[in-house]
Amino acid sequence: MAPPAGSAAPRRKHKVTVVGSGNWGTTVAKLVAENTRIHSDLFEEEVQMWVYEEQVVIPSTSPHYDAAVGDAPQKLTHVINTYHENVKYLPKIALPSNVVANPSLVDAVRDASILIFNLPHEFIGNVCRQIQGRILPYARGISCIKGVTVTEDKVELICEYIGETLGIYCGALSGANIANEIANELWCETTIAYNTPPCDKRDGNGAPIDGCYAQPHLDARGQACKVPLTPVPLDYPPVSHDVLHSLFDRPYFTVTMVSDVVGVSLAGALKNIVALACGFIEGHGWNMTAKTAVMRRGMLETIQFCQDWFPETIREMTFWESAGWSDMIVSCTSARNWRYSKLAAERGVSLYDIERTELNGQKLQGISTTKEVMSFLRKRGVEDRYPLFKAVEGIVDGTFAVEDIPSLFRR
Ligand SMILES: NC(=O)c1ccc[n+]([C@@H]2O[C@H](COP(=O)([O-])OP(=O)(O)OC[C@H]3O[C@@H](n4cnc5c(N)ncnc54)[C@H](O)[C@@H]3O)[C@@H](O)[C@H]2O)c1
Ligand SMILES: O=P(O)(O)OC[C@H](O)CO
Repeated sequence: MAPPAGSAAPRRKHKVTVVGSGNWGTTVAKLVAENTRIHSDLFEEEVQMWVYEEQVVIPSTSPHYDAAVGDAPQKLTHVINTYHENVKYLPKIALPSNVVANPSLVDAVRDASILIFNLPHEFIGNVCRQIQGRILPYARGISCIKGVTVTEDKVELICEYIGETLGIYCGALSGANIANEIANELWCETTIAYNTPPCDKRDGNGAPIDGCYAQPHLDARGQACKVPLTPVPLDYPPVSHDVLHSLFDRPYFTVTMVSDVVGVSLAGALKNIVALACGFIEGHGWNMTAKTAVMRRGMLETIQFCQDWFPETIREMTFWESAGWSDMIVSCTSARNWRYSKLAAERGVSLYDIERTELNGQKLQGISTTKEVMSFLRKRGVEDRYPLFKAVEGIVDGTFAVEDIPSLFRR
């Protein structure tokens, strides 16, 4: 295949769309929209945000309450575009006016050259099916989703699943990131894993690098991708580590770019299982010493999982990035999976009940990730090599007691 024709000097700008508008989706739309304004040489200013449409009622205590509308339900997209606030999933945070909420998924992704996927992982299959063949063939993706997809024969990273389903390359963003803190511009770090496809590599003049173009891109397992990627046209700025850094890095959100998509994705997904364990432990009345033991065991099982199923590409140094130990610590001490599993243990009710009654539509990713990972391990008869993950599944299902966790590790 010949390299793409065209001038090496970029003329077009990237159109950025955020697919998803929950607590984290809206926060990422905010920070990215701040950057598209600053880097107007690289990006179109407007950022589309796909919103799973629903009706919301603005309470009379809200500054957005309109007496003429009263308690009548209104479309969430209308509320976001009118008041520049996602009153349901990110209340009390002003969004830049260049974030545009769009209830049509197909319309929101049309002509976007950078797609940011940010919604609970259980919905990604349906979303990808709807936009298959309806995006730019050379679009590039970043998945901010923490979870995995499990099919009959394999466990798949979300970014891998997105890439294969849509025929594009997709990297991953993950870190010790509590959406509400970042939305309030409290400083934190994150990790973006992006393995620039050979066909997108350019030299200092913006021209394709000799030979690179013809090389196949290697997937997360280190194997050549089955479907060749369509290169990003040369009249766009390259989708490089530098350009992605410009899109996501903020004074309150420090981005480190790496290439290990497996480590970043799996650390982000599996820590949610460990966070549930820590919540159950604390709700049971144990404290930091028990929790740090569980974090350590959980990290060992996470690294073992990566080595067992993605041995070709995993890099242990990734676990020292924000996506690794930092996310493990924050998730086990202050995030939702920890907070609500603690509440479930304190109240003696199931986690499903807590998700339904306390979360106002938000999702605990740890529940589905535990189920999916355990079904994958059980199918291969290796679930006993992952005693902590197995115990969490048992506690969620009510078949295992928190006080029996130490017995798992007795020799
Ligand atoms: N919230 C955080 O602090 C945080 C931080 C880092 C990463 N993450 C990860 O980001 C991802 C997104 O989480 P979030 O916190 O933004 O979500 P959330 O739990 O706040 O919101 C749920 C979202 O799902 C949408 N939804 C409900 N039903 C749907 C359907 N059938 N199809 C499509 N969408 C539907 C809702 O409209 C809402 O936008 C998750 O993988 C999470 O682990 C979250
Ligand atoms: O609130 P949680 O449990 O979904 O976790 C949020 C982030 O993943 C923490 O880094």
